[in-house]
Order: sequence, then structure tokens, then C-alpha cells
Amino acid sequence: MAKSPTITLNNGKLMPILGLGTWNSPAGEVAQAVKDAIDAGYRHIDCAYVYENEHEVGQAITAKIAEGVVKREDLFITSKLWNTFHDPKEVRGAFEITLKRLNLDYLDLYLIHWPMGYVKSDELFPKNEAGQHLHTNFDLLDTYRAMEELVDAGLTKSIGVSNFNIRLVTKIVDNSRIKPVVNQFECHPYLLNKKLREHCKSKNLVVTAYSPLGSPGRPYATAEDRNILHEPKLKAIAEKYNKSPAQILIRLQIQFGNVVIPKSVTKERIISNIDVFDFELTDEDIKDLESFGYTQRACVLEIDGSHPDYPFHED
Ligand SMILES: NC(=O)C1=CN([C@@H]2O[C@H](COP(=O)(O)OP(=O)(O)OC[C@H]3O[C@@H](n4cnc5c(N)ncnc54)[C@H](OP(=O)(O)O)[C@@H]3O)[C@@H](O)[C@H]2O)C=CC1
Ligand SMILES: O=C1CO[C@H](CO)[C@@H](O)[C@@H]1O
Repeated sequence: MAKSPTITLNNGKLMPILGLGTWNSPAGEVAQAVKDAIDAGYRHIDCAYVYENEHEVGQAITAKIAEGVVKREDLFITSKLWNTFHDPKEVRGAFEITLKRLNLDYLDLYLIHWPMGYVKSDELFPKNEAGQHLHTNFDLLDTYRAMEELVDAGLTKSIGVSNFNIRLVTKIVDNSRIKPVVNQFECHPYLLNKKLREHCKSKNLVVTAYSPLGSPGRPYATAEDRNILHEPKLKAIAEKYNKSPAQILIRLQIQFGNVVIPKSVTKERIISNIDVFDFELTDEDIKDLESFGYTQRACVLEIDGSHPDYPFHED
């Protein structure tokens, strides 16, 4: 059984460098995927309120603990504060919903999912009649301070951010009492995000790379959009190591020094995606993987482009 090494966070806690993503893991399949992952050696699961499947993820975790396969303290469970809960008064309640759905009594890591807030609503994406998202403008520092209180209360071991750009990372790190340990953002050969990675490192944040395979299952925005897994240079490197293209992309993130969270609900892929600790890419391979010369972002949320904290107008 493959096992993921850990990385030490800036608060001394350990985080497994490979985890299972759960976005778009459907009801009826996600619990089995989490069970298969734990059996395959995964100890880190990436969740979110907005994925609407935390209840089933929780059932799988509970079952594996009851079977004696793992103990709670062996696992690293991440979740994220959804955009409709940026009001500092809403943070604790949103966290408690997630904790209850996951059937846990603490989280290992809780992230602000996006810098853009939406009004509180039963809808995940509240919109006006023109179809625009109903934004809020709470100062992110105030939202973050409510996250700090979750650490004070022993409800989460660590806190962090997601989809924050250089300016926003700096704002939080330089003004916080409890430092963020992680910035989770998109990273793969079509979106290398080198400056942001370097900035996070300089501020002692670990990077968690999401969509490490380029999120190939999603409907593409345009007909020209590409699937990284089909890149000829990637296929050639995979053949050289007798590995799959997905394994090479996952290994690339590990060699960048990132944590990486590929998603799959397919048992064979779940098993093979963690089988990436018995080979090493050369500097030449890495250069090749950085040289596709094509940019494509899977998670854009373009509709929020007018929000003052929308992250993707800057590095
Ligand atoms: N913080 C944020 O804003 C975001 C966080 N995330 C997190 O990151 C995780 C991963 O990102 P995600 O966008 O899901 O995309 P990934 O890049 O992980 O790709 C997932 C897709 O790849 C397929 N796949 C998985 N393994 C293989 C393989 N070995 N060979 C071929 N295809 C494979 C999966 O199919 P199948 O399942 O059918 O096997 C699925 O369609 C998310 O699930 C989520 O937890 C993602 C986006 C945004
Ligand atoms: O993590 C993510 C995936 O799901 C969300 C939407 O449904 C995205 O906004 C987000 O980035």
C-alpha cells in the first residue's frame, strides 16, 4: 500500500502531501471513493461546504474509523468556508454545519474558499434578476479573524486561504494573529502560477495545488480548450517511467514542493494516483512539463470579475 509523506506546516502540524479531491464526486459514489482512498493509503481528504457531499464523505470516514482501519488522528481533513458566509458572524455557524456533516469534532484545516463574498442565502450562488452574483464586501481580515476564533476554540487545528492572490496573501499574513498555513489554488502545466507559489513560500505558506490534472472531466468553456493528459511531451515522459500521464502531473506538483489533491471516484485511478513515491522526475523532465506554452484556467468564476477582491486580475 502506497503512503504519502507529510510536510510540516508553519505551526508545526504535519500535512500529508497527497490527498483526495472531492469536488464533483457524486452522491452515491463519493463515500465509496473515500473508503477506497483510505484503503489505498490516503490520509488526507479535501472537502468543501459547496461540494454538497460532505455528509457522505463523513459517512465513509466514520465507517473506516469504526472498522479500525484508521484513527481520527491519522487523518487530515480540510474543508472550506463558502462565499455566502463571509460575514464574521456567520463563520462559526457555517463551520459547525460542515463539522456536523462530516461527523467530526474537529477539522485539521479550514480555508476561506474564495476572496469574494456573497450575501447569505439558501442558494450557493445567490443572483439578482440580471443573473449577477449578489456580492458582499466584508473586509477579509474580519472574516479571517472569525476563522482565528475557531482555532482558539479547538475546532480546527489550522486555518488558511484558497484562491488568494499575492496582494491578498500578504494582507492576511501581515495582519493576522494566527498565521494561515496554506493557500490552495490551481496549479498544473497550463497554469504554473510560479510567482504566487514563490510568494507563498516566502511567507511560509504551503501551496496546495488543486486541479492538478487540469480538471479534465469538466465541460470546457470553448471548443479550443485542451486536455493536458493528451500532451505528447507528457505522454513521452510517462512512457519513460512506465507511469501514467496523471501520475507524472501529480509527481510534478510534489517536486514543486506542493501538496496535491487529485480527485477521482474510480478505484483504479485512486490507487494509481497515490503510487507516485517510487520515482523522481529529472530537471530536464520538469523543464519539458513547464514548456507547453499554453495557458488554461479550469476555475475562473469570471462572473465575479467585478468584485474588488476577485483574485485573477493580478498575480
Ligand atoms: N479551492 C478551490 O477553489 C478548488 C479546489 N479543488 C479541489 O481540488 C480537487 C482536484 O481538482 P479537480 O478540479 O477535481 O480536478 P483534477 O485535476 O483532480 O481532475 C479530476 C478529473 O480527472 C479524472 N482523473 C482522476 N485520476 C485520473 C487518472 N489517473 N487518469 C485519468 N483521469 C483521471 C477524474 O475522473 P474520475 O473521477 O471519473 O476518475 C476527474 O474527471 C477537487 O476535487 C477539489 O477537492 C478544485 C477546484 C477548485
Ligand atoms: O472548489 C471549487 C469547486 O466548486 C466550486 C463551484 O461549484 C468552485 O467555485 C470552487 O472553486
